[in-house]
Amino acid sequence: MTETTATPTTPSQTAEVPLRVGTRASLLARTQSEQVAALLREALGREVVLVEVTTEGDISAAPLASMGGAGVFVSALRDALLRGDVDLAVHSLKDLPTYPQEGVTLAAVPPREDPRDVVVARDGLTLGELPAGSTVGTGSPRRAAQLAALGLGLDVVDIRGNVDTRIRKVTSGELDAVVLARAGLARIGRVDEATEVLDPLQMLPAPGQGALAVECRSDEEFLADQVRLALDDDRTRAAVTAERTVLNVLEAGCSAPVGALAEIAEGDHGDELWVRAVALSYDGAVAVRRSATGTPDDAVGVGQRLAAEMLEEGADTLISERVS
Ligand SMILES: NCc1[nH]cc(CCC(=O)O)c1CC(=O)O
Repeated sequence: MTETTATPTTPSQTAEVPLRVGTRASLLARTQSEQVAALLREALGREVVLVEVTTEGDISAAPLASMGGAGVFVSALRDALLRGDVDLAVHSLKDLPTYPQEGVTLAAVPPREDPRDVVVARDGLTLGELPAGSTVGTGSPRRAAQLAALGLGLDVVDIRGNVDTRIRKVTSGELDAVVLARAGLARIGRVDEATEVLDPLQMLPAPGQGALAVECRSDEEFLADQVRLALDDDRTRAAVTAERTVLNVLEAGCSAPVGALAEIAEGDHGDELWVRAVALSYDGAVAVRRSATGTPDDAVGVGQRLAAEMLEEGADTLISERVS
């Protein structure tokens, strides 16, 4: 085993008691948390249990924006962590606000799944094959704006609910299609139901999409080290750092019509980080699209330069002009 820099000082850090991993209760959340738990059992050789934490976002069917955005999914888990009810919390990284939370450390960002969005449409159709006027469900302003920008005459319908509920709207005939994260479908073993994987040229994913975040309390340095060594992936961390920096500099949240995707390619002089981002008006009529490159260890700098160019083109005005 790799050496760690701190020593165990609290009961949660010793192998005698099970490590408690806090998770939301949805199928997707439990599945991805269980995958993290399994890797930790293997790496740490200790018992790891899941603890379900119910969040306001799971109980209420109210629009997410009225509950303070998707951050509601995150804050209940963080509260459980800070109370000491759990030792770790697993989140979908794209649901995390870009500003840090006092007392909470991002211990690990595991290797990312395919970050792209997919379509689940009736009769195996792609977006381009759906006739004008077809209904496409999404609750995401980023997806809605990019769908509108395609100019296919699709009718975007605002929906909510977990992955299962959203797919059922297509199988029941209520909607012609929905757009979802490929990673979510893959994690619950239903990726075969996607009828099209959307090219990032047409649909840039949300910053952090397809990645997980494993958090612990900031004072648990030993545990943070162990978890980082067991799970963290440098390249994924660099990519999501660049993407989230764009969001941060644009002063946008996870419900803004902003997409960003960072990819790492091997160049002649080591790894290269390539970041693309888009900010759109809510109706998709206007878009600011830019890319930037740099090195993975300058992920923050690359994200900042990219966002600065987008601001010069008026990206902040576009995403602030929601009429509702
Ligand atoms: N907004 C909810 C959410 N948060 C994370 C995922 C999927 C998994 C991921 O992106 O890591 C989803 C569902 C979706 O967007 O289809």
